[in-house]
Amino acid sequence: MTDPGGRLSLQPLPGLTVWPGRLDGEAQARLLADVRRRIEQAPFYRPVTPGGREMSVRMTNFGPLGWVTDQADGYRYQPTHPATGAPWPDIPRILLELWREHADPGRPPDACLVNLYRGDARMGLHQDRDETDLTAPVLSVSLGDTGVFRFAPEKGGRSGSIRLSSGDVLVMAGPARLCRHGIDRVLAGSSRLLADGGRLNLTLRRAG
Ligand SMILES: O=C(O)CCC(=O)C(=O)O
Ligand SMILES: [Fe+2]
Repeated sequence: MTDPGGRLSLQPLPGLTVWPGRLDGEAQARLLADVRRRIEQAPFYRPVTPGGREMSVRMTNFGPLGWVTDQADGYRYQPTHPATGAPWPDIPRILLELWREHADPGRPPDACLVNLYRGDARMGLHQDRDETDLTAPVLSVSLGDTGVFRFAPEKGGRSGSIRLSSGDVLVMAGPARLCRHGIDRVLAGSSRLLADGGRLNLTLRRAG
């Protein structure tokens, strides 16, 4: 499919749209520099599930609210970094522009979760449902090594998978807002964008 901007997109489920290569190499490098600057203030940490298990993905956040989890208080959004206590850095402008174009210009995001997948890190099938308004879309950008993204309809049915490469943008909206999804694995060495390898995923949401 092509969108009004003439851009190629794929729709593996109704409401689940991917724009392959939406960010070119130069835009990816600029976004990565924006991310690196913010990570100096808000370092990655290892989240712990409500069940007490360390997640394999490392996380940090940008924006007024950040998604966090620990054993004591479970999944939630909060305005400060759990290790440093500092407010999260702001959301890079290039991400806000992608949101305006591909998600919902009338309802800006207030949270950007940053996931870092290194080695065998993966993310099990889940729904994004910790947000107050579950009708606002979710938009994510992939940087670095390719991730194998698994998706399935909200209420059962067969799952499928697609590869998300560096620069790809994905939106879950409407009938796919609550689709089940996760990252089966990351293909090591598939990109040279991150000097130390691995995959970064930046997810914009309207949380509060
Ligand atoms: O890394 C990804 O592409 C998906 C991340 C995700 O689903 C999440 O953080 O909720
Ligand atoms: Fe998710």
